[in-house]
Amino acid sequence: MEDSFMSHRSTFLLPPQNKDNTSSVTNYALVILNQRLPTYAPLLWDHAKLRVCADGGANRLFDEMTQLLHSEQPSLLQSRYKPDVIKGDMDSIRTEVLEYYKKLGTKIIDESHDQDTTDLHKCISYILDQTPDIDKSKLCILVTGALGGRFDHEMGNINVLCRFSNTRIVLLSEDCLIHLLPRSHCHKIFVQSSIEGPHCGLIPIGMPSAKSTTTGLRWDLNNTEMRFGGLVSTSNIVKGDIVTVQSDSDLLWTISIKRKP
Ligand SMILES: Nc1ncnc2c1ncn2[C@@H]1O[C@H](COP(=O)(O)OP(=O)(O)OP(=O)(O)O)[C@@H](O)[C@H]1O
Ligand SMILES: Cc1ncc(C[n+]2csc(CCO)c2C)c(N)n1
Repeated sequence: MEDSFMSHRSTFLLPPQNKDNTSSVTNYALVILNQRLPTYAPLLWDHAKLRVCADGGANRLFDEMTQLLHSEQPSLLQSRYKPDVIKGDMDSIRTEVLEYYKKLGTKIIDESHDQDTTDLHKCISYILDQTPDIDKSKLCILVTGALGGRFDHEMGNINVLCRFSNTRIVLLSEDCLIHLLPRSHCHKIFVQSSIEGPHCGLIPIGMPSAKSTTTGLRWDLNNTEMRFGGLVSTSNIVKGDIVTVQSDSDLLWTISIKRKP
C-alpha cells in the first residue's frame, strides 16, 4: 500500500545541499511570471535545471534579482542569472531586457500569434516538450508570481494545474504554495515545518468531491463532502509532519510559507 502513495515535499524551499535523496522529484524547472519575485527566488533558481521566463517575467528577473542579492554588482548578477528561455506573447517584456538576454544567448520564443493560451501554459508546454517521457515522472515545475495580483491571471494559472494534471506543478507566492492532488492517488505530504505551515487548505476544483478523507490536520475530513456553496476546507492547520489525503475528486492543496525573520 505504501508504494501507491504519491509523496510531496517542499524541499525546493531548503538550500540544495539539504535535499533529501528519498525524493521522487530529481528534476526541477522554474517558470518566472510577471509579478514580484519572492524573496526565496535565488533558492529556486539554484534548484532548477531549466529556467524559463514567461514574457514580462523576464523584466522581474532583470530588475528584482539584483534587489534580492545586494551583495554583488547588479551587472554581474544580471549576467549570472540568465534564463534559458523567454517564451510568451511578448507584449510585456521591455525591448532592452529582450535584447540583453538575447545577446547573452537566451532562447527567445515569440508566440504572439496564439492569443488563446496564457504565457504560463506556453511555458509549461515548452518544458514538457524538452523533457523525455522517461524523465517526466521526476519533473516538478516551480512557478513564481502565480498567486496574488489579478484574479483572472490567478484563475488562469490554477486552470493550468488542471490542464496539465499529470505533471507536478507548484504555484508559488511570497506567502503560500498550491498544487494539485489528483484523485488517481492517495497522497502523503511531508510538511517541512521549518519553512511551511501551519495554515493550509484543501479545495475541490472543477467539481464537488463526494468523499475526502485526511489525516494529520486539526480539522480532518472523514469521507466528507466538499463543494463550493457547501463545505470547503480553508483555514485548516497541519498538526504534525505528515498529512495524508484521499479523495474521489482532484483537490487543490495549499499551505502557507513562513517568512524569514
Ligand atoms: N497580477 C498577476 N497575478 C497572477 N499572475 C500574473 C499576474 N500578472 C502576470 N501573471 C502571470 O504572468 C504571465 C506573464 O505576464 P504578462 O504580464 O507578460 O502577461 P500578458 O499576457 O501580458 O497578460 P495580459 O495581456 O492579460 O495583461 C501571465 O500569463 C500570468 O500567468
Ligand atoms: C474565450 C476567450 N477569452 C479570453 C481570451 C483571451 N486570451 C486568453 S489567453 C490570452 C493570451 C494572454 O497572454 C488571451 C489574450 C480568449 N482567447 N478566448
